Amino acid sequence: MPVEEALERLLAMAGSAPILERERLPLAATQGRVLAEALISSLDLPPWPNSAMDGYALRLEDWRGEPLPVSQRIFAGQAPEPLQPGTCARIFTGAPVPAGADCVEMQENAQVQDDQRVLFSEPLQLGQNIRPQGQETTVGEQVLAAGTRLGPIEQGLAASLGCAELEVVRRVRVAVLSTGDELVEPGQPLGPGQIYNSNRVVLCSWLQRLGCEVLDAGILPDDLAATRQRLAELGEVDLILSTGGVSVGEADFLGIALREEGELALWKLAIKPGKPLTFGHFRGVPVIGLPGNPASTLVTFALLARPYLLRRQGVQQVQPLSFQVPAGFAWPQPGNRREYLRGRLENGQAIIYRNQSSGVLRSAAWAEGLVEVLEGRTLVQGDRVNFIPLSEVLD
Ligand SMILES: Nc1nc2c(c(=O)[nH]1)N[C@H]1C(S)=C(S)[C@@H](COP(=O)(O)OP(=O)(O)OC[C@H]3O[C@@H](n4cnc5c(N)ncnc54)[C@H](O)[C@@H]3O)O[C@H]1N2
Ligand code: MOO
Ligand SMILES: [Mg+2]
Repeated sequence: MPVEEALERLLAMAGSAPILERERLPLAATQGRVLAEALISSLDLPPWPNSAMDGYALRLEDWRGEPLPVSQRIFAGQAPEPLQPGTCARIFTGAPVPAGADCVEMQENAQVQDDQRVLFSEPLQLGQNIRPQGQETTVGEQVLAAGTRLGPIEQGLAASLGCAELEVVRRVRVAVLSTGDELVEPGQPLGPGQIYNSNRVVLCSWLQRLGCEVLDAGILPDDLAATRQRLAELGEVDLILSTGGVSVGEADFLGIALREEGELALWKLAIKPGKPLTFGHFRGVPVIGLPGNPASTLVTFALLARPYLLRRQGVQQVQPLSFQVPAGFAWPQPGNRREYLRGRLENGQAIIYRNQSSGVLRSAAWAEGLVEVLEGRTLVQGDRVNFIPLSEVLD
């Protein structure tokens, strides 16, 4: 199955799942969460015209080349009197422009005379240095759509509108399972044939960054009965996310368990690394089985599981941004799977890590992004390739 089709199916699966409940959270706790309802402005922003400069507010008509007396001083946080005709007001950045004034001149272009009257040296224009009421937003306007993911900028916008709390989609509950008899947790001694479990922490950290509630279900032995039992025991979760045990080996049981007690929607994807990516349902609970090789886990999580989780929360734009760059390497052998090479940008060209084995996680630690090589493609140096920055998929 081509990558696009698998993604479409996963997104359809996410879109047809029951809508997640919403919860109301203090603004500061909404980082990485998704808005459950549109954010509508209850204010004009700014609420009143204010000065963009430290200087003098005046009515343009009153300026005839004769110095003007200063009738009031207005600081940010004060409520000014209407401007007396024939005068100017001393004003500071962010202070409300008094009624009757229609321009502000910055103090660098003003001379205060001995009698404290002010002379302006440059031509003045109507509205200059005034930030009009409602220039950013007006009452009733939609500022953020439902389904927007909240980060520092969106939180700041909500704060500027006075929102102390926001209505967000509840966290997606994800059970993380690491399958493999060879796995040992870091901190334990390593026996013969054993390796440390790295996928567990990769997924748990990543899911947390994505705003998910993580149920770490530990290591699952390579055994069909144990697999069935553990999947059945996971309780109320929105997604079971596992690594390993999805290929064709005699110790790969996840696909079998799904076939027997649910439904297997995909198995064998035209992606490298990540071919045995599996998804389906186990007794009605969605399951995404990522391949166990650490770079395969990473690539399939970034490109398929992450979009699924975002769409599950109602996010429309789930695809990472990417851009075209010239390849700084050659690719003489066309592949029958779409490859995602761990690469970097150097002098405006994409270069790739020396070892692209799907078992080498270090390739991704070295990399700044994934370099996409389409199936059936060969490349000569200088051909354009798509580059997906890792920063686009890590949050
Ligand atoms: N005859 C075939 N063999 C394999 C095929 C195939 O098409 N025909 N596909 C290969 C590809 S491609 C991949 S990818 C792997 C995926 O296999 P599984 O998802 O079943 O994963 P495992 O066999 O359980 O493990 C693969 C590899 O990754 C290591 N691993 C697993 N979990 C972890 C973990 N949590 N932390 C660190 N490393 C982990 C595991 O020890 C294996 O080395 O199948 C190929 N085989
Ligand atoms: O898809 Mo596998 O990750 O190529 O080794
Ligand atoms: Mg296997």
